[in-house]
Amino acid sequence: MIERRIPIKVMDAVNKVLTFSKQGESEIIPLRESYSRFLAEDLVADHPVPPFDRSPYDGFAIKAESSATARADNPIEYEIIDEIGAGSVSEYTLGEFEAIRIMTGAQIPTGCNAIVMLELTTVYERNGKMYMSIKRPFKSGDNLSLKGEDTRQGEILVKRGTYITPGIVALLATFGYEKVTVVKKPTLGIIATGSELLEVGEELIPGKIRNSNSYMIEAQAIRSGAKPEYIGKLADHLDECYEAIKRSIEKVDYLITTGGVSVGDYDYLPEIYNRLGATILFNKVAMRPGSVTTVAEYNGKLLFGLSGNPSACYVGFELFVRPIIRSYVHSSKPHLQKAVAVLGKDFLKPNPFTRFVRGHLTFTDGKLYATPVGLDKSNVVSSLAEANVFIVLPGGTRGYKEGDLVDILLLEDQTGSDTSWAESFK
Ligand SMILES: Nc1nc2c(c(=O)[nH]1)N[C@H]1C(S)=C(S)[C@@H](COP(=O)(O)OP(=O)(O)OC[C@H]3O[C@@H](n4cnc5c(N)ncnc54)[C@H](O)[C@@H]3O)O[C@H]1N2
Ligand code: MOO
Ligand SMILES: [Mg+2]
Repeated sequence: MIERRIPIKVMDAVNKVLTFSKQGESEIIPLRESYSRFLAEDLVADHPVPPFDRSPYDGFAIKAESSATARADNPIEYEIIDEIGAGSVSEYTLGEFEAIRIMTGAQIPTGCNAIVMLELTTVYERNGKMYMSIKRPFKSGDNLSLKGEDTRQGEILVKRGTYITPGIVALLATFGYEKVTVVKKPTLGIIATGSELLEVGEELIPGKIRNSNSYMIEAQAIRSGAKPEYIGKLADHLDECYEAIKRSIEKVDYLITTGGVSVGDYDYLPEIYNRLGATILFNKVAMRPGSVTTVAEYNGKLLFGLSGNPSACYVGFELFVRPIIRSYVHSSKPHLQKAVAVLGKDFLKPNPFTRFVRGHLTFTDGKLYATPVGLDKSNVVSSLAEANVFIVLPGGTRGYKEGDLVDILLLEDQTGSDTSWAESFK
């Protein structure tokens, strides 16, 4: 008899998976490799930035007080006593009516309290000495880039669990982090099941298709912050699949399979979970595509049984695998970022289940538009190429019209969100 599965709500399914969140250990890597990893320690400013008062312009360092009476008809003259570029420090102490020629980034000399831009000065020579004059007064503090104005010593600049952007790489370099403590990537084993599957390099023959899911999952794993390990593709053979899954789960942090989770004669995953004695968290979710997505727990590890249908597999990964990976790398924002967009095209199918329509996001006149792409069918692969958002259409609704406001989940966003988007789809 065919097993009857009870669908659970998407939010409940996401929450069930997240109850198994665990946090990975840290590792130390070279700064150059830190981009796109997650910080395992707070990034603290161990010195002020800039570390000394410096000139923000190419110009002259002066004592502002001496310029008080400078006017167009009363230029004030300064003797140029030294010249410094960035990286050099003047040994002189500025006196009244003395100036030091200084370049952007150079430490300001002792006695200086204002910088005059080169463009506002006239420079000349008299009796073998160099002078400059100015025709307007300056105040103490004019044009100074003060020590600590960028960051103060002891400040937490970036919290642990933050995704390392190019800007954070710059901060790490600023504070001398040749090595960076990041969270180890979780290993994600991937097995594709299906007797119809050919490898990518193989010629098509009747009844067979190329395995695309495992490659897609590898890329999704990388995007989410995990380290994919392709274990291989297996024919629909119960014992072989069982052995491979049992063996593989020991070697990875999470195991993903695609295919074989539905009710077909050769859909062996349900029987494999049973043989393993794994606890099924759910095996049917009130969503489309990906309703057959199954998640099971075995010896403290999660097995994600994603659908064989490419679109369903893709959705299953983003909704259930991505947040667990983000939690593992200590992200305080493990959830997909939700936004509201204008629907770019009619979507008239009524929705008994919450639907995750693959969409393409564009920005026109400052507004977000999300347009469904390709055929909205679970077994379609071509729509995935353009998809950069899911358009979330709640269950129990009629169709949607172009121009309606819809919720979207951003797939290319790396920051994430600290609140679960699923909370709004109770
Ligand atoms: N009687 C029923 N039939 C089906 C049901 C149902 O409730 N009752 N659910 C349908 C839904 S919804 C989905 S989704 C699929 C899920 O199927 P499986 O997860 O069991 O996956 P398979 O049967 O192995 O394959 C489905 C489909 O996907 C292709 N596939 C599989 N692996 C790959 C791969 N690595 N790369 C590319 N394509 C792959 C496979 O050839 C099949 O066409 O079940 C429905 N049926
Ligand atoms: O799980 Mo199936 O993908 O709902 O379409
Ligand atoms: Mg099947």
